[in-house]
Amino acid sequence: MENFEYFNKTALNKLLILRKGETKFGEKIAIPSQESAQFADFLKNTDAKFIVYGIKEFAGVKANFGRIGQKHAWDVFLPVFLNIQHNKFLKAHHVAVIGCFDFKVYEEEIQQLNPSEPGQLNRLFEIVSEIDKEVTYLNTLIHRAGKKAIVIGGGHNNAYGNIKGLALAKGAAVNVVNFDAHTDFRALEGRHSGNGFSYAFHEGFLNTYCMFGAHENYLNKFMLHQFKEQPERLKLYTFEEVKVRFEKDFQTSINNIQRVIKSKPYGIEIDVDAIENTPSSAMSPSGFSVTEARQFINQTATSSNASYLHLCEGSPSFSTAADNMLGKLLTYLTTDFIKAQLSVVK
Ligand SMILES: N=CN[C@@H](CCC(=O)O)C(=O)O
Repeated sequence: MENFEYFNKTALNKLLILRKGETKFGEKIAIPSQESAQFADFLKNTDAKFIVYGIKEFAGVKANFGRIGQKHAWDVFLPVFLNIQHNKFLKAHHVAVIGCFDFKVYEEEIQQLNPSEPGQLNRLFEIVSEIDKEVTYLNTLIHRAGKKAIVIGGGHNNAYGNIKGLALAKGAAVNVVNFDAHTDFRALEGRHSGNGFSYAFHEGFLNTYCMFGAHENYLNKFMLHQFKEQPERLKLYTFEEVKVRFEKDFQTSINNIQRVIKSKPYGIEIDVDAIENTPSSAMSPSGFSVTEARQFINQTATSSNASYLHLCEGSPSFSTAADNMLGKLLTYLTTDFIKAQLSVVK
């Protein structure tokens, strides 16, 4: 965890905006008291069930020929999240904010690397694999401690570390539902943001993968072949089937997915590019509404086997709106997950 920055009281106080007569979420959350040495103890001892952390990196998107931003989702999420109300609908003592990975050590190098040059692309793949190791390790710690992870940001390459970390902690392959405009089930050609799920699947960490909302315009032959060949373990609901042609009902599809995934520990992956006009590398004018995304999380998170939420690919750099619009979106999705979970886990 050499690239992890632990959250602390000083950083918290800088972000909290206090109001007389109100209690802000940040006033009641748990934070690690010390640096890394005591971190495993913190996880073991904290009463908080939900461990929130960020990932600041653009390597995976760049290695996938995507547009990279300058600003990270974590930095716009945190000030909003800490300043929501602590109230009867959600009590902050359920939550610990532990900090974020900041892979700035690679930042300059990533800026220089050209993915169109094979040697330089390989270096990007290597950097993504290094990031994978650290993300996997932290997720393993969180799940071994019996906690739920809420992971904000980074490219969708980090799904791999989320899945592997959960699978290693549980000692078995896990399930995933991915709410996304893209399957991220590209070929095993070196690690990047477009193949986190295919790597996890082929390496045996991912048992059943439910893909919800993929845009048909972006499904390549390799992906379609994989989904066709293994229909028991790879399930595809396209955006057009559900929202354009009404061949599949939104609610029934979610129920069917929930039935399939909940037999094992599972993760909920949300790529914000599936939400219409949301600032992200592959943002799109077509997609689900914010409310549909919230409903999706609310419904897929109502099982004790729901083990993590990952909100990825968001970057305020691609927005003309105020930064805190993305921060608010990520905060709503996070609190929806926690509330749904609290209805089924204690
Ligand atoms: N995580 C995103 N993956 C998409 C990116 C698409 C794009 O950049 O346009 C994919 O590989 O298809």
